[in-house]
Amino acid sequence: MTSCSNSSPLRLGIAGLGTVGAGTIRLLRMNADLLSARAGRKLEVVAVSARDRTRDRGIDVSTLRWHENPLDLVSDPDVDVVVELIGGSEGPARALVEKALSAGKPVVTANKALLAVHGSALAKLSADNHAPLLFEAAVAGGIPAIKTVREGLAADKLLHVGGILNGTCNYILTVMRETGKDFDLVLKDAQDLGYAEADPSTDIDGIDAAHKLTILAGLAFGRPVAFDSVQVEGIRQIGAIDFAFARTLGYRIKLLGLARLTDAGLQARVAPCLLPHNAPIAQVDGVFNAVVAEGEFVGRIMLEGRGAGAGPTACAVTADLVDIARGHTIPVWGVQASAEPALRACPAGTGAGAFYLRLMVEDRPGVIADITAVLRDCGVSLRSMLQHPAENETTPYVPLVLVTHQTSEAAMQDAITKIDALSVVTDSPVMIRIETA
Ligand SMILES: NC(=O)c1ccc[n+]([C@@H]2O[C@H](COP(=O)([O-])OP(=O)(O)OC[C@H]3O[C@@H](n4cnc5c(N)ncnc54)[C@H](O)[C@@H]3O)[C@@H](O)[C@H]2O)c1
Ligand SMILES: N[C@@H](CCO)C(=O)O
Ligand code: NA
Repeated sequence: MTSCSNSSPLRLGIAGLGTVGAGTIRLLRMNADLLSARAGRKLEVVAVSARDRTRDRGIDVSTLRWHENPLDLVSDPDVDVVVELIGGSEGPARALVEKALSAGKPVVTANKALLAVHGSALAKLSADNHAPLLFEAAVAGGIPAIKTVREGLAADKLLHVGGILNGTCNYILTVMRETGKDFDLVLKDAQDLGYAEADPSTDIDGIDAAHKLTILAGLAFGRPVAFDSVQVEGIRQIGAIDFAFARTLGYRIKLLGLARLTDAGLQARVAPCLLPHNAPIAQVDGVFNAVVAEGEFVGRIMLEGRGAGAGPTACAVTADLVDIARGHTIPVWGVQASAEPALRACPAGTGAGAFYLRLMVEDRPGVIADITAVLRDCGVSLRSMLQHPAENETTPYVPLVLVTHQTSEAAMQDAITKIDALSVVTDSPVMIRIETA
């Protein structure tokens, strides 16, 4: 390793001193020597901004210049690079990134919501002002997902990209499978352990994973993807009973984000999926994330690691800073900015697949005939059917699971609407896609 102690330091202004901001300052301090050697110059935090100056973050920030308003980091002449670690697609985070790029200052951010919703406009600002915008921490935290897709796979035409992109959901689904507990109980445990937020909807309704998928798809296909066109389903509807059936059928349940470029256009969806229990991605458990991609030449790849937490996320933020210090930066989507509008994913109902459908039905003669008549009329072919016996004679309803052959999504949606309307079916049907991984 060579050290370039004569080069001037790269001076950083950090906005947001929460989990990621404080973690980044700690990492920059603990690894200062190796970072100088790798980057060829010192990485030096000179200024910070956060909401509460007095809060104990376990790091000393008293020697750093404090800006009450994060936007002042841009006009601070001692700040070479703005590091945005506030979060949120609007408000101060967006204003700060826009102001910094407009002023020609490089930006590093961990903000997936901002990139997913405004990535197209920010990429243009970055290109117009020759101001690099780096965001490795925004997708799958410490897993080098962005670098892998945008640089490592730059030679190949990618067919699909995605993975397990939300650690909170993966934790909840893993504990449900291992303990047989229901969703609400496991969510409460996850909140008590600090994995899930007090308002966990961004995670458990699939929105956080959809932000990350939107970014990954943009990198994989070289063009921004419209976030509002991505189909999103969360995990609230999955019950303990689905894990019992999945086990019997040889599957595991994972929340997957997958984007595929097909002849019909871009398919991009976050949804719970059944995966063969021995598939590599089905083995990724707990808070871990996995990023998968498939290219024409490279075949399939999978990376597994920690998608959140101070250490892994700080690692990704700091790797971007090393790239800036080295002068190694590339356009946001890996291609020179073009005037093409964002790519929109195909609407729901345009794809095909095999499906698991779990119903709660009355336990009496003719019920199966009613349901299979709907499937026949909708042109949906069954591969298998499972019914668990009622727990006792006083239980009027029993769970029934139908597994289909490959069928069009539109036919499946039609069948579900009609099955839901049958008087013998109680509760809304739960449909889970079957992926081969
Ligand atoms: N926590 C993780 O593991 C993780 C992983 C990957 C990406 N991210 C992303 O990193 C970013 C930061 O996440 P976090 O978990 O550190 O959040 P956090 O809530 O712990 O910290 C946010 C920080 O921003 C500051 N802040 C809020 N409003 C501000 C304002 N108006 N002016 C200045 N400072 C303000 C707060 O004071 C706090 O210091 C988010 O975009 C998040 O999505 C987080
Ligand atoms: N809330 C996210 C971590 C930040 O990306 C998750 O549970 O994976
Ligand atoms: Na990453």
